[in-house]
Amino acid sequence: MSADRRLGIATVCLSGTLEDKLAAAAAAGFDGVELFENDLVASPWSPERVRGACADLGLTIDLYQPFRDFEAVPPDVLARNLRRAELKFDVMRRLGADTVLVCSSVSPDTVDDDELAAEQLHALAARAAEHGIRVAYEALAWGRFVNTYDRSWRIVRAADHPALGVCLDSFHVLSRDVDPVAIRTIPGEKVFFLQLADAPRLRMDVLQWSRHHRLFPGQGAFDLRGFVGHVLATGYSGPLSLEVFNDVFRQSEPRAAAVDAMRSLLLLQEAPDTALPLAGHAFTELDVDDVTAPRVEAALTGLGFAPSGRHRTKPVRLWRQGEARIVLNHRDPSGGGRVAVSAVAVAGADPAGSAERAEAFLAAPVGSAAVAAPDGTSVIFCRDDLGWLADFTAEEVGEDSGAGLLDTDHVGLTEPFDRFDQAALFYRAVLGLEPDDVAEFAAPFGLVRSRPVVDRARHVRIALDSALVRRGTWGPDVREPQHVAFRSADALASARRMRELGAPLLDIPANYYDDLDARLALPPELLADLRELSVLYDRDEHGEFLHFFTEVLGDRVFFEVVQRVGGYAGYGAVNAPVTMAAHRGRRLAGR
Ligand SMILES: O=C(O)c1ccc(O)c(O)c1
Ligand SMILES: [Mg+2]
Repeated sequence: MSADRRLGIATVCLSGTLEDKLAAAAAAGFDGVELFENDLVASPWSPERVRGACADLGLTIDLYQPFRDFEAVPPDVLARNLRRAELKFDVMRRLGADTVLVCSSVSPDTVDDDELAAEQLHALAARAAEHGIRVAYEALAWGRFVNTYDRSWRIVRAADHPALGVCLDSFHVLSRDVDPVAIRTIPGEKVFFLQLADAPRLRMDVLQWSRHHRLFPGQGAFDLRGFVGHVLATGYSGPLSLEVFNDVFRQSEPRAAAVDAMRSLLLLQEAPDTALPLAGHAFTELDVDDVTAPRVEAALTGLGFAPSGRHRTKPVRLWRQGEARIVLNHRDPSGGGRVAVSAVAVAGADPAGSAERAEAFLAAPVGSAAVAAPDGTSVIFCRDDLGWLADFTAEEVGEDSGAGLLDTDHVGLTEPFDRFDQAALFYRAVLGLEPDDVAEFAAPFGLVRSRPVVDRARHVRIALDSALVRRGTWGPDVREPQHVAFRSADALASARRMRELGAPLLDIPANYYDDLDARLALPPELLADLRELSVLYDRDEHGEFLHFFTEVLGDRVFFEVVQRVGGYAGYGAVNAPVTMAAHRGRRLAGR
């Protein structure tokens, strides 16, 4: 894809007044906007003033939209519709906009007659042409009769007017079971506009799906890359423009949302698999304070970690077991009982290159080779040769306590509910991680959605969780939990040893094991061991998963130990409600 292609965004994607939306679009580097009519109607600015503001911001108005319910109607309705169109053409002249979007009709006045639709759209295009305006006809997926792109194209072809073309919207095409490959048969000069939106796969009414659940490309389940490939193969040379109706984005701070939007288009234009390979988790950094540090250190000791170095310039200590590393940062000694994951450090062959890529994807730099994730966590890029250890003075490490941890399996982060989709896109763009399937489960304090992101080699995994709706505040004493999961080759042996070492492990209720027995009929000895050691279990078609947890340290962080047997690729989401309930009232360092 060409890097100099114009990028646009529909004002409907962003929150605020028209003024807020235009400022946010410009600040994020967009070249143009689709002006959504409602935004203009509600604006105190005249069309001339909007035109001037856009020009000042370096934005063009690439599309005026939408014009609805025009075609295939009786003569008296047509006359009214043409009058309506003339008045809009005048507004467009004042705006300096030269393309109008006409959605396929949903009106009860419309009849099922493509010939009539073509004839009336021809008439509309002829009027538009007199004003130097082009008409882009878009098949809404819920259009009364015209609801597929191929049908809209047949009508446009039959209408045969140079000022009439199609608007292709990825949502309307990909939400329907019509093969998008025939887009390639449309001549590029007849594709007047391209609107892009992703969406999760949902089984629901398509209008509701479109109006509430669209996402920026890369956040959902659609093959946007393939879709854009088809459209560009026609020779289409107009902008890539986002049109995302989304309940959350509608109320999100528009400047941050516009940056996410831009990131999605940058990622879409990038060739696949260009992220630099990652070797694994280098370390995870936790912020601790005077209250929590002793408790976290005691927990790490119980898990078999040993202190192995102090940072030469910062109040930071490194704890290690095998290739599993935790860095405790005492930056705020009087934190008030706080523990939080402050940084996820990944190892790779070219940290500077990774940081450069992250910044190209609009991630805010933090220091030299680190960027800030949307939730404020730092992502640090380290060399995989452990050269960064030179920043630490070595501490005498005692004998290995035999708890069996190998390395870090994943880091679990809970995102604020209105930042969840952005977080997945961030890690996708910045680290080249790919989202796994979404899991949803009913946790004690609300529905939780879980979407891990992982690199192709499965060296770096980040498990993103979020409440499905704004998190309730009545009960939970574990807020927005975060965890670090370490890998063991033998979870039962690790659990046994860690109990001897005094690790603050989480007890799992007997009911869980009764149910496990009923569901999976595990060998009795295995079930007895799991029960005795409070180890949870899951399996899928690839393998098995054994895992157990510490209690919560501070008000949100806990540790997990996992054993993956065979190719088990998940995170034991089925067990999450049980652990979440067990964590209730089980904090070690209360506030
Ligand atoms: O939901 C709608 O009405 C609507 C309007 C304009 C569009 O381009 C679209 O895709 C949907
Ligand atoms: Mg559209």
